[in-house]
Amino acid sequence: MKYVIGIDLGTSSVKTVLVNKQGDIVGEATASYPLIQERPGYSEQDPEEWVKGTLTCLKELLDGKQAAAEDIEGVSFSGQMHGLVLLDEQNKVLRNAILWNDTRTTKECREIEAKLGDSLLEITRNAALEGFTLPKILWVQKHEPELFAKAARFVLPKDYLRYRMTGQVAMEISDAAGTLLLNVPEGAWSEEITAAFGLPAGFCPPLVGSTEDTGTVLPEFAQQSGLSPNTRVFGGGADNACGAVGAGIVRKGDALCSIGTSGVVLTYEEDKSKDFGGKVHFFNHAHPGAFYAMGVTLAAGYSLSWFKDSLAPELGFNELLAPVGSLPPGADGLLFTPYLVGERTPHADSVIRGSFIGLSGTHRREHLARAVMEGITFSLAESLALFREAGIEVDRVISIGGGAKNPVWLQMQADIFGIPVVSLKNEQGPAMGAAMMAAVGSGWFASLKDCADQFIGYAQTYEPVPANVEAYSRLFKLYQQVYAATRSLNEGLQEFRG
Ligand SMILES: Nc1ncnc2c1ncn2[C@@H]1O[C@H](COP(=O)(O)OP(=O)(O)O)[C@@H](O)[C@H]1O
Ligand SMILES: O=C(CO)[C@@H](O)[C@H](O)COP(=O)(O)O
Repeated sequence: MKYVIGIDLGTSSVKTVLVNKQGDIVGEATASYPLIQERPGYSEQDPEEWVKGTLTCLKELLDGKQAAAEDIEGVSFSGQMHGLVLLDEQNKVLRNAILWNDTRTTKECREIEAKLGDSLLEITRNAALEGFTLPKILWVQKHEPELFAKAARFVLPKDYLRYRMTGQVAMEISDAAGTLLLNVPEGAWSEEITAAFGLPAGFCPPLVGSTEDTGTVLPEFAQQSGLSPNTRVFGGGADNACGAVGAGIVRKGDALCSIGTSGVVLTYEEDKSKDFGGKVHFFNHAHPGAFYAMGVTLAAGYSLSWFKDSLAPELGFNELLAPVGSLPPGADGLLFTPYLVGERTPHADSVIRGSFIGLSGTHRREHLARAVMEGITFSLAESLALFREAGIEVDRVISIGGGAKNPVWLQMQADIFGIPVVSLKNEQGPAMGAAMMAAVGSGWFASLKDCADQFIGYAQTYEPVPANVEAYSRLFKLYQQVYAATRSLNEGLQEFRG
């Protein structure tokens, strides 16, 4: 039997899966690593921790005896996006990686907008956000000039891991899309942008595709991990591209709704001229020549966890949510906005905070819980509305993440989105997408589409209920007014925040 390994390099941990030719997960291992938060808004990690965590997982997978090292044909990656890893001429790491959730770069974002003007959206198809890589590069250029003078190139987290495994420096394209240095429609580095910010020649490494062969495992890494030096290593993808592949979002008409700590709605897109005016992210997909548009709700599952931890820490999610299904849409006149940590889509706003609107003495904990679930789903529906406004037709939504564990929430998604919502049989998230890239790279399938047909199984379809769709369309209009109505109140409250 032959196998592939998918490695998902996340923000809090690395997860590895061992997958056979039928798409069954036969082994799994995870290892966590810390965030370094020296000042408010800072979020860094030591890249060496990623390597150590991955070695721990690989050793555990290979010690499990499900597979011999020689039977592992390929390895590939999913990675947390946008994180800046600066390398010197000898490819030594110059400082801790600055991660996607580090928000120190507001000034640099404004500088990028001022310097590039309309070209920013034309070339990168994305707005300048603190999380993206170019603002982080400019921050180091400005605040750590001596260190920056030693920087020969940069890579992203999973590309650094691949470098350590193979000795070859490269950047994979779906991840490069989140740097603000890539001409996204053309799939090539933008010379206009690198020149505008005085970045040295060769600062942006060669680009590779998701299923592209990037070499074999270095003998030293093979010895440390238990992998065979003959195993081939493939490009991999950004975590959201891998999440989409792992949920089978490889065809027009399908959208993904992922409710984890944050929430994501994304659609598969082949038309590179689709214009979202920077309101949603537009990135290159792992499938060659394809793209995806993506909206992000920062506090999706986090809003429900916050609610549970604050008001019912003794209950599990299933117990807390059990009475929610018998309440009507709108939780008897209660709305919630999930802006607990600010928002990204459709309001890129770090000042806004959440609210309950319409609280009355008759509301009980289950009303609040239902309102929280509905508010999270309305926020995700705002991203879907932006896709529809841009002319994208979405036929169905594949739902994944913690939010897909609850049937009431899945039905609510169908009723709020107004289209069928489908859950997956054996959901494994981005690690599975990474394994699929290794499977295609190893020649098991001709394309990610063919691999998805074999590896992905659907569990249940939730059809929208017309009466609920009608009620939710009226509630959604009210929900959409809450942002503007509470914006200046939140500005006033800012000075009182702890
Ligand atoms: N049984 C459940 N029912 C409904 N929601 C759940 C359940 N379990 C977890 N969740 C939600 O999913 C979130 C975690 O999802 P998960 O995909 O594990 O997140 P992440 O990988 O981003 O940490 C929680 O914050 C919670 O809101
Ligand atoms: O910033 C983005 C996408 O734009 C995030 O999706 C990061 O890529 C986070 O990854 P996790 O480790 O939280 O999955």
